[in-house]
Amino acid sequence: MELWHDRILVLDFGSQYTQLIARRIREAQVYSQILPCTVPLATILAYRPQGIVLSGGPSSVYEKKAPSVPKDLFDQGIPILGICYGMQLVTHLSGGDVVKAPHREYGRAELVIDDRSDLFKGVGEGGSTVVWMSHGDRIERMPPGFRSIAHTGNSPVAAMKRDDHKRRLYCLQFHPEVAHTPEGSTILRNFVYEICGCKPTWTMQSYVDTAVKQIRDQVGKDRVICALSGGVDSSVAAALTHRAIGDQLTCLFVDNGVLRVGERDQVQKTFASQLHLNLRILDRTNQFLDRLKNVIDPERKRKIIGRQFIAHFEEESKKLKGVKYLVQGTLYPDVIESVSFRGPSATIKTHHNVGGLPARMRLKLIEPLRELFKDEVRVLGKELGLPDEIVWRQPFPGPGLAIRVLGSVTKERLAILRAAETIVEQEIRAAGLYRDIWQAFAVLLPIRTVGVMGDQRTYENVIAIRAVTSLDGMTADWAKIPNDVLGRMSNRIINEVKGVNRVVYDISSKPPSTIEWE
Ligand SMILES: Nc1ncnc2c1ncn2[C@@H]1O[C@H](COP(=O)(O)OP(=O)(O)OP(=O)(O)O)[C@@H](O)[C@H]1O
Ligand SMILES: O=c1[nH]c(=O)c2[nH+]cn([C@@H]3O[C@H](COP(=O)(O)O)[C@@H](O)[C@H]3O)c2[nH]1
Ligand SMILES: NC(=O)CC[C@H](N)C(=O)O
Ligand SMILES: [Mg+2]
Repeated sequence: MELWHDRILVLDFGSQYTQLIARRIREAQVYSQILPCTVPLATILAYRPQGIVLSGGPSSVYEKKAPSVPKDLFDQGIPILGICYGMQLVTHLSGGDVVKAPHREYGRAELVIDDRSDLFKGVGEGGSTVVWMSHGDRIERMPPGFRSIAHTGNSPVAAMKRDDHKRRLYCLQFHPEVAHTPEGSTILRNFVYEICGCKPTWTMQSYVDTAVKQIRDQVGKDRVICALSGGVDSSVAAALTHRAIGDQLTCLFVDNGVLRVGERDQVQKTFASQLHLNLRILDRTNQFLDRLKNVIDPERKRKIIGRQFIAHFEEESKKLKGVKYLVQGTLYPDVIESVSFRGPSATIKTHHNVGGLPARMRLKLIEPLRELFKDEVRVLGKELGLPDEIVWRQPFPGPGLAIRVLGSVTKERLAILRAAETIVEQEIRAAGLYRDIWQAFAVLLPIRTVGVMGDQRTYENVIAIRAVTSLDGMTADWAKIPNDVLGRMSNRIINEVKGVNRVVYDISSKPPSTIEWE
C-alpha cells in the first residue's frame, strides 16, 4: 500500500488565496500543505517536498517588516513557484528591483506567452490567455540569471524563470489559483507534474487506506469514543474509524434539547441500523434547558452548552472501560487558522468546544480529517458509503437552536423556532437549492411587532430567515434566493406557525456580520 505521497508545500505570506492554491494542487491529486512563511528552513526540508509555492500577500518587499524566507531556500534543488508577492520576494532576494507601480493593476489582463517549454505547456495557444492580476508593486529589473517568459500590455515581466536546470525557480505576477484565470489549473499542473515530477496518487481511496492503517496502528486493542452529532465532519470521522477498528469504537450522541424536529431519531436510525455503528444516545434535554434558563448573553449560552457537553462525555466515558482515545472531526481549515503566520485571530464567538475535552479526560486525540477541506470530506464520506442525507447535510452548530432563539431559551420559544425552521428547510429543498446553499435556517427574534390577521390586531413574534453561500464558512454572502421561494416561506411560516406574524430576510454578508446571529 502506498503510504507516501508526493507533496507540495505552500508557504503563506498572508494572501486571501493561499487556501485556493492548496486546493488546486489537491485537485490535481497531489498532496499539498500550507505552512506559515516564518518556519525555519530545516522544518521545510523535513517535509521532503517535491516543490514549493510562495503565495501572494498584502505586504511590499521594500517595507521594513516585510515577511521573507531564508535565501538558501532557493538553492536546495527543490523547484519553486513564486506567485505575486512570492515573485516580488524572489526578485528582491536575488538581486533584482521591485518598485511601487504608478497604477495598481487589479482584475483581468491578457497574457501573451513567450516560452511554452514547461510552465506554460499547452497554455494560451490561441495567441493569449486571460489571467487575474491583483498587485500594486511591479518588477522593475529582473534578478541576474532570470528571463521573462510571458508579458501583458502593462507588465513586460508577467512571468519569469531562472535559467538553471538544477535550481529551478518560476515566478508569476498573476494568480493562477483563482477561477478568473481559466488556464490557471493547467499552469499549476505543469508545475507539479512537469517541473516537480509529482505523481497523481493522492485520491480519496488512498486517503482511506492510509488513514485506516494509521488508526489501527495507533489504537491497537484500546477502546475509542467519538462524539457524534450526525453532521458531516463527525459522521465521516466516525465511519472512517469504524472501518479501521470496528466495535472498539463507541459513538455518543447527546440530545441537548436544542435539536431540530426529528433530528435525534434520524441520527439513531441512520447510524445504528444503516451503518451498524455502536451508538449511545444520551437524552440530556432537561440538564441543558435547566442551565440555559433566563440566560440571554450569547457567550454565556455557548459556554454553558460547551461545559455541559463535556460533562456528559466525561460521565459516559467513565462508564465504558478502557477508553483511551477520542475521535474528533477537526478539518484542515481549523488547523490552518491556528498556524497562519498572522497568528490566531480574535475570539469572535466561543465555538462550543469539544477541544476542551481531552486535557481534562486525559484522552488522546484522533483527528483523521485534519488534512482535509470540507468538500474533500464530502467526497470521503461518499467513498465510505455514507448516505447522501449525511454527506450533503448543511452544517449545524453544536449549540443548536439555543443560539437561534435570541434571548431567553424556553420550550415554547424552541417550539416556534422548530416549526419555522422545518418550513425553511422544506422550501429550500423543494426549490432544489439545498446543496448550493451553505446554510439556510430560521432565527426567532426577541421582539414582537404588530400585525393584522382576519381583521384582528396581532402583536407577535418575528422570524428572520438566514441563508448564505460560502466555501468554508469563513466568509459568506447572503444567498440570492428567488423571490417566489422567499414568498412561500413567509406565507407558510405566518400561516402555519402559531405566534408569528412577520418574517424578514437577512441580507448581510460575513464579514462584517456572522452566519449565526449569536
Ligand atoms: N449533539 C451532539 N452530540 C454529540 N456530539 C456533538 C453534538 N453536537 C456536536 N457534537 C460534537 O461537536 C463537534 C463539532 O460540531 P460541528 O457542528 O462543528 O461538526 P459536525 O456536526 O460534525 O459537522 P457539521 O459542521 O457539518 O455540522 C462534532 O464533530 C461533534 O464531535
Ligand atoms: O459546531 C459548531 N459550534 C459552534 O459553537 C458554532 N458556532 C457557529 N458554528 C458554525 O460555524 C460557521 C460559522 O459561523 P459564524 O459565522 O456564526 O461564526 C457556521 O456554519 C455556523 O453554523 C458553530 N459550529
Ligand atoms: N497579491 C499580492 O501578492 C500583492 C503583492 C504586493 N503587495 C503588491 O501589491 O504588488
Ligand atoms: Mg454540527
